Amino acid sequence: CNVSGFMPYRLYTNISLYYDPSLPLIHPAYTSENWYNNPSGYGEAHTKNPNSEEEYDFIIVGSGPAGSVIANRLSENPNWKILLLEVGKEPTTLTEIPAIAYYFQFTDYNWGYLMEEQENMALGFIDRRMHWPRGRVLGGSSVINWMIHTRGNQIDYNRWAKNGNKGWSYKELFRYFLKSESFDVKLKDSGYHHHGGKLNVEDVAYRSKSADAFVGAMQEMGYPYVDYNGKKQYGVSYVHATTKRGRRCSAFNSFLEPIRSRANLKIYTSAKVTKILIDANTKHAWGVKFVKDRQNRIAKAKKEVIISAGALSSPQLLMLSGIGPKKHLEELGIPVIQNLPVGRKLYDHLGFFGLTITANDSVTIPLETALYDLRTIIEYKQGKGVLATLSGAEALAFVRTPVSKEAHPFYPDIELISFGGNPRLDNGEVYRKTARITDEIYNKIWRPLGTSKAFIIAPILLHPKSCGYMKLKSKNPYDWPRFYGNYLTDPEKLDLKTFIASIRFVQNLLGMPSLRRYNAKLLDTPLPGCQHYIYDSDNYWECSLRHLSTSVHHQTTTCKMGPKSDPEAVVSDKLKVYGISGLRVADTSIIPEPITAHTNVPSFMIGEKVADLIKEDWW
Ligand SMILES: Cc1cc2nc3c(=O)[nH]c(=O)nc-3n(C[C@H](O)[C@H](O)[C@H](O)COP(=O)(O)OP(=O)(O)OC[C@H]3O[C@@H](n4cnc5c(N)ncnc54)[C@H](O)[C@@H]3O)c2cc1C
Repeated sequence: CNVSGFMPYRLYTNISLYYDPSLPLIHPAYTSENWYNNPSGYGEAHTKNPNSEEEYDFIIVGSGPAGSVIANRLSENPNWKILLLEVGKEPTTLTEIPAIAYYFQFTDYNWGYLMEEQENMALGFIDRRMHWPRGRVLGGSSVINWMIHTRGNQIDYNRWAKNGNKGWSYKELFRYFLKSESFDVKLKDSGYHHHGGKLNVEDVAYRSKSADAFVGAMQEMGYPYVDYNGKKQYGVSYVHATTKRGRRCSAFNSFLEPIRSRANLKIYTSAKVTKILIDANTKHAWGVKFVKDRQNRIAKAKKEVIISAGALSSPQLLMLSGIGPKKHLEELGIPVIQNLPVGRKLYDHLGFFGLTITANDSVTIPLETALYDLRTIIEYKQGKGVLATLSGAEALAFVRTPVSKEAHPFYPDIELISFGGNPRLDNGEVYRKTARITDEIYNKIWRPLGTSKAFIIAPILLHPKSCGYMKLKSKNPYDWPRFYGNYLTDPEKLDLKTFIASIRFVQNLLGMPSLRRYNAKLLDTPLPGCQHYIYDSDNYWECSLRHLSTSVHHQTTTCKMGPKSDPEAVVSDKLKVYGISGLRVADTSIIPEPITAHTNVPSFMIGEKVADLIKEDWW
């Protein structure tokens, strides 16, 4: 990717001044739906020239990993005219600094969505609403994410194929994972990687003592050190980072910036698509309606419209355009063009951030001091130092708890992430606010801790049985959709049991020499709201999970891929929307079931795959 060469000090210092309201990026009211509905540059649109229309071969909506790859690959053909529409703006080079990724959740690079309140969940968060950030910037969520690079487990993709999605087995997708990547991680399985793709993957130059202790302890427990993007995923590793010389590689600087001079590619930023234009008689998608510079505009597609607006916006756009559950659309007064279960299923990975480990030494990432230390900028320029850390995520392990009912003995149901800090790390300024942790809990649990002697091991539930859904609030494209996570609601309580088993796993891990060396202990301050349970009982942990688990932002399945016989399917294995010609959806919304991966790389892969499917049809 094209990472920037030099970062002016002036820009850097802006970050430490992020409360300054004069900075263009920072919006203190970032979680206000009203603000997002009427940010500057949008609002009421006028149709100045209703006849002004543009025509392209392909129109792509959304520039996340999938949309950017598609724009790049399709515009390789100089005879095709491509339009890429993105509602967000171009990112600043500050977004390339891995350690401050969290800060951009407080800017207009984030949609700022909140999940609807769920009974008995998110009890430790402000207004009991979970934050569901999504990128709203050229490059999508890859510009604000944590940069953890994971392909997923081969079993995930083989299952997609087994369930009727032809061409989606791991063996068939392997070349697409390879195509994007340029793998620079030192320990790697030979034959599983490629060097020379657009997306760089490397080790993180800085590691805290807590990460070393976690990796050591996992190995002492019998888990192998693995290349989790290679042959075997099961085991432990330091994170592989989607960075180059310590700077973020996003969809923007990997796939768009290098090709923006292509004459056949038009990129509109600050352009919000409000409707897919579909002929109600022929059911053919012939273009899109969008708002740019406060003007309603229309773009026509001679060949196809491709929706890559992400797992929360692609379904919204389909429903606004008359593709969705008939009853729901009729209730909102949207003329139904195709009755499909859009948004009916929504899977997500839930992470538990309530396992704080205290140590007798300084073991964390010294982020608080680093942010104000000029030396760290010099190090950053050299591609090393604290600013290269992935917002605290340093090492991970894929494990299987005894609760798992999976046939394969090495198919993980839990990922453990070692975070080299705790919400107090940056003096409680930003980290804790991304999760919306209440003052009561922060003051009781984390404020009394120093910044350097407590870190977190967070279990992530990889294959939730519970699933949520989403629907529209109204037919106004500027209204937030309504998101329902429905976490931990499966009738057999397998999700809860798996989480509790993972907590027991971490407790055993703390007995291993590498962690014992630091006298590592689980912080046992009773969580406000759970004091009435016996500390460390299963009931206590269930209560904690209901307070402090939160989304790790891997929403999927809202436009599910599946064969025609699958009543939940919205798109075919060619990613074509059932019943509509000239229309595909390509992003994480098509992922049919939860995967053993963070979803950034799978989204790049989906982009690569669909670009080839489109070329097969039209080249
Ligand atoms: C805070 C955070 C941390 C994460 N950390 C990781 C990680 O470490 N590793 C990992 O693998 N994954 C991570 N993820 C998930 C990963 O980034 C996403 O799954 C991935 O980016 C999804 O890609 P996408 O192509 O589906 O869409 P997105 O990245 O969501 O992009 C969709 C784009 O479409 C645009 N758009 C939406 N609606 C419209 C419209 N109407 N008109 C025009 N444009 C529109 C959006 O503004 C956005 O830019 C994280 C996500 C978040 C939010």
